[in-house]
Amino acid sequence: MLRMVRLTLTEDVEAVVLIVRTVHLSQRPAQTSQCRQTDSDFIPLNEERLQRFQKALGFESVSRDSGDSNTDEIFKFGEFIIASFPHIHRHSPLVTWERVNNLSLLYHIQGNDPSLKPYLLMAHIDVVPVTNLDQWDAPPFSGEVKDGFIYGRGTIDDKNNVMGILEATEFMLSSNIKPKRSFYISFGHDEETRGNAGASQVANLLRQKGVKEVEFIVDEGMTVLEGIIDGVAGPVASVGVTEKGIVLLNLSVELPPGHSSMPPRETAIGILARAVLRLEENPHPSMLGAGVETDMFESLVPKMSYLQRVVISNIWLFRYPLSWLLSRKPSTNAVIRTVTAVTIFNSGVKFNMIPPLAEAKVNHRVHPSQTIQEVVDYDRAVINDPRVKIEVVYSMEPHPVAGHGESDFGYQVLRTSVRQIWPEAVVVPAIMVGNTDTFNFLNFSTNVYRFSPTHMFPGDPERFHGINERMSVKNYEQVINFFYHLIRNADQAGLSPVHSAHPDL
Ligand SMILES: CCCCCCCC/C=C\CCCCCCCC(=O)N[C@@H](Cc1c[nH]c2ccccc12)C(=O)O
Ligand SMILES: [Zn+2]
Ligand SMILES: [Zn+2]
Repeated sequence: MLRMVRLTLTEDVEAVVLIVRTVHLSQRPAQTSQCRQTDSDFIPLNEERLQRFQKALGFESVSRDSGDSNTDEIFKFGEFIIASFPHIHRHSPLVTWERVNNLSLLYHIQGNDPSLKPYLLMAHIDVVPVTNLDQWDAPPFSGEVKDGFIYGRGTIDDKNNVMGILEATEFMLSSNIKPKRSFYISFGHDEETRGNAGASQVANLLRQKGVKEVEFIVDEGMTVLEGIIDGVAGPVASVGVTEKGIVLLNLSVELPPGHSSMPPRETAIGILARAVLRLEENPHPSMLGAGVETDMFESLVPKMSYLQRVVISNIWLFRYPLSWLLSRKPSTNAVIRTVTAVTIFNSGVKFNMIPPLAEAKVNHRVHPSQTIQEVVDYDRAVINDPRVKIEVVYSMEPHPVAGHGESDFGYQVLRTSVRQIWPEAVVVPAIMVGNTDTFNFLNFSTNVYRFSPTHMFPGDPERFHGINERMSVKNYEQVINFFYHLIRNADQAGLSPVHSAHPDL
């Protein structure tokens, strides 16, 4: 089959690269052959690389809570990384690396053009705990391959990105390819518990080293979505150009205890349960039409039917029906509003005692068009009961919006790299619905992107922190090659969009 792929940092129609290849795709389904031109352009997922990923998945590098993690396993995973990538850790004079706070890792890869500002790639080596073990199709720390999928905690969050970045860098160094632009790699060890001992310490160390600014940052984030946005066919690479804020609330009701044989009309449990129900029944308003999600839907227009185009081009008119449609799925609902999750509910001392205290934790992810204060005020009004005390336990405002236009170099590097792996994909700016380690690095760059090259289909978003976390073997090969292309594409000088793609691509 003759395949032609045209790619550019500017517009598809003005493509710079023309790759003409004869490939029998039917015989080579597991390869990202679209982007392959010469041996140095493509990293095949051979047995050795696959086994390395499987071994990485074997470490139970679990973070449960701040200060409560499997530090032994996290350390051993670090040792495994150091032993497995010899060019990065021993042979190459271009690399300096160090452990940070014993468990995190920081790398600097020296480029040969000091006039180019370095960039930063991030990922994390810890994982969340496993639940519902009996419902997994393969053991969660086995890395077992079943029906073309690699199973395990960390396959999509976030050992895929850790190992993909390392494989790409190792390949580049072992092939004697020297980058022009320097880059840093940061692997935090406690992202799942907010990154205070890991990424935050890496950021401090970088500051101590005199690093003030990087060109752009890429961390885990939104993904390549297929069949997930209703009515949009084909892959959509959603790049988180901003990140939701977060506010954790403690709701509490205190009432005098007593004997259960003479109960008051209302108990602390009943009052708190009603408050929580009111929050669930009165979601925060849809912010559709106010921010990045509008840019996202407008960028999807090329993938839409005529009718959909009419709707998306007039979001101001169709805001309500569109919001209703998007609210039906948790994944799309998360993009258009501040969401509310009641995650902990505690009360009761003894079966025949009226409880003196009921407490609930509410976890809001705050839409970038709202502030923490607005969210708390809204909750107070909805609960409308002075007996329910509302305390802010932790909060972080939504992140600033990174540039996502034609002249935003980091975004265009990402866009080009995505299109080299998924030529049919549309790349759209999006809101990162979960939180990442990037808040520690916001002072280093305004160009912060949250993107994971994970190809997701309906049912896959639930695998994040869920049951049967997995990635197809083919997708893992795409992950490695995505990072490899990104590193090569970032070697184009300057910020102007008028650059040709890397000559080898
Ligand atoms: C129309 C578009 C549809 C969108 C569909 C979305 C599909 C799913 C794609 C991506 C989802 C990404 C969500 C995963 C979040 C990964 C990061 C994570 O798990 N973070 C944790 C822990 C955390 C990290 N930093 C902080 C800071 C403060 C609190 C918690 C954390 C988390 O978010 O809880
Ligand atoms: Zn993660
Ligand atoms: Zn996570």
